[in-house]
Amino acid sequence: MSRKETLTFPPTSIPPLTPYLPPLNKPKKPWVTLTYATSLDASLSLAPGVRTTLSGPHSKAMTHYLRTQHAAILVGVGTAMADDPALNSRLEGIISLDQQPRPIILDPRGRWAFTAENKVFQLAARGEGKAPFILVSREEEEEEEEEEASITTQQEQEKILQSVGGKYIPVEICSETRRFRWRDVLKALAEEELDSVMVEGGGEVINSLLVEPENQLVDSVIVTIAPTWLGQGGVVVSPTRKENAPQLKLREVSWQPHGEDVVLCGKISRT
Ligand SMILES: NC(=O)c1ccc[n+]([C@@H]2O[C@H](COP(=O)([O-])OP(=O)(O)OC[C@H]3O[C@@H](n4cnc5c(N)ncnc54)[C@H](O)[C@@H]3O)[C@@H](O)[C@H]2O)c1
Ligand SMILES: Nc1nc(=O)c(N)c(NC[C@H](O)[C@H](O)[C@H](O)COP(=O)(O)O)[nH]1
Repeated sequence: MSRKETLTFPPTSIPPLTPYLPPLNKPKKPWVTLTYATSLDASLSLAPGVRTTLSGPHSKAMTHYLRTQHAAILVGVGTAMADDPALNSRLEGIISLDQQPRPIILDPRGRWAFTAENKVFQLAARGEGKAPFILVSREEEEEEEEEEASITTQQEQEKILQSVGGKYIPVEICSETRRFRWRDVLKALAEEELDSVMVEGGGEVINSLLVEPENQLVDSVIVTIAPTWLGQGGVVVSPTRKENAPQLKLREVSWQPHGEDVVLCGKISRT
């Protein structure tokens, strides 16, 4: 990635997106925008762990505009490991770090073997993005203390994290699902004064957020649909449907063409 690469997003494309973005008067709960790029067969990538470009240049620029409109950008550790994402905005005209979102990575079991070479740390060190906050399981932290090798790795990683201004944030794990409850994730963000978050993926993150009742925490959905099929074996967006749960639908829907892609915006229907 060249340091000078920037993306241009035409100002005329901004007004149609505004109703789906965090309002100026922020609600108490952090605003949640769920946003991702999908193929025609609902895949996010060719296979787990495989970085797959779906967005064309126009919708990519839109994503980078969205990144400037949120206090935080959240991905799961599967995405962190597969994509080595930068999680900053490379939109043209960004002049200050304040315009960058805070990267949040869900890594309950501390699987991400990151080093200072990972993009997000390189960018944070150069002041081109904020340092990540990594949400880890409270319980797992205690278990790991028993293993000396993992203590060393964890300490080295904590040093890397802290050297750029990042940190680990312990969050309680739900004993039933072995995941964080999304309301606890949002509480942790609110405690960091992050009042809006765009959730970018991957599959497990999106599917766990779209199940009932977690999906009630989602304020808007912005999906880029790329004109391609990825075929079977991909990472698919298809949340588990709970018995008697209402059909999950969008309301206030708008379809916006961005180059060869179409961007679908909506809000989760509550009826
Ligand atoms: N097209 C897109 O917009 C897009 C976006 C992001 C990722 N991707 C792709 O998706 C793939 C990764 O998806 P994936 O499903 O394998 O991984 P993921 O990014 O969803 O990460 C999964 C991991 O995150 C953690 N996690 C997820 N939900 C959690 C929750 N509610 N509570 C606690 N921890 C949670 C768990 O450790 C889990 O194993 C990659 O191939 C990546 O390239 C595509
Ligand atoms: N909008 C979008 N279009 C895509 O085609 C694609 N593959 C992603 N994937 C989202 C995921 O969060 C990736 O990890 C980041 O897109 C990595 O990109 P950065 O290095 O952070 O710019 N997102």
